[in-house]
Amino acid sequence: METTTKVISIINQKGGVGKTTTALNLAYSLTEFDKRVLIIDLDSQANLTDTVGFEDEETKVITSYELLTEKVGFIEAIQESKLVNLDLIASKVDLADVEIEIADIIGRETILRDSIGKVRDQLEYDYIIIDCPPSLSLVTINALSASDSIIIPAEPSVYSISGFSKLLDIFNVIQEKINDKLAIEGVLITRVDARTKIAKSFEDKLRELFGDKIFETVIHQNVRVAESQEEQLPVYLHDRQARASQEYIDLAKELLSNELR
Ligand SMILES: Nc1ncnc2c1ncn2[C@@H]1O[C@H](COP(=O)(O)OP(=O)(O)OP(=O)(O)O)[C@@H](O)[C@H]1O
Ligand SMILES: [Mg+2]
Repeated sequence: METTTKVISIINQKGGVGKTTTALNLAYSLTEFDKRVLIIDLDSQANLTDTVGFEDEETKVITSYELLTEKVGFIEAIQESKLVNLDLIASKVDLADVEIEIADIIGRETILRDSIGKVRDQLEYDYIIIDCPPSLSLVTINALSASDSIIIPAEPSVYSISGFSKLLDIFNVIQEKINDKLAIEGVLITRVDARTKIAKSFEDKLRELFGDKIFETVIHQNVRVAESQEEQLPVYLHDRQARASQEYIDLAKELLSNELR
């Protein structure tokens, strides 16, 4: 039977807001609900690849760089991760050169979408989660063009609001010109300090921009997250009692229940 695969990009051009942490831990949490998940690492920093990929450099030879420069097809770029029900399209530093290499190609905005489209009926994933780089580059545009929806991790500070209008501008252009089914899954408030209340001005502004497209689940700043990254594991496998572990499970639950609405 053919699986319907939902593609979700984790996007915010602001650095360090928890994109990679969310991509990994949401993907992992979905596997706890028996979902099969593919992660695509589209960041040349390759943090995610380092966490779930294999140490062996050999397995990193085919990455999202080869995929976006059309040297390989989608299936060829997939490798197993060290976790069950979780596969990976890895990244490496070469990805930084993609922008220049594909700049003059016709259809450069939809290379990823086209490569998925060719094999969509062969894919047995419930979800494809894309970890975007901290920029609104051609690579990010490829992610948006290929996605059904986006999750926007955001830190609860008024400074984080300033980038949203640019992000929404790009979102609207892609939706209008390339991918009319693109939707906002939700804004995810991350790295919340347990000792301070989220500022009302921040919440008001978020509601103004995103209405009810804000996840009820928030992710708190939690030292177990940093520890789990040191150990190269999802936080749940490092300490399942940790607050962030439960919160990422809640996020997966919320995502799954949104789909039933
Ligand atoms: N809930 C959390 N609790 C504690 N630390 C966190 C949490 N979420 C993220 N971090 C830490 O914050 C840093 C940035 O997180 P992450 O790499 O996920 O952000 P990013 O948005 O992917 O960054 P970049 O834009 O550079 O790709 C990392 O060191 C990560 O360990
Ligand atoms: Mg990242």
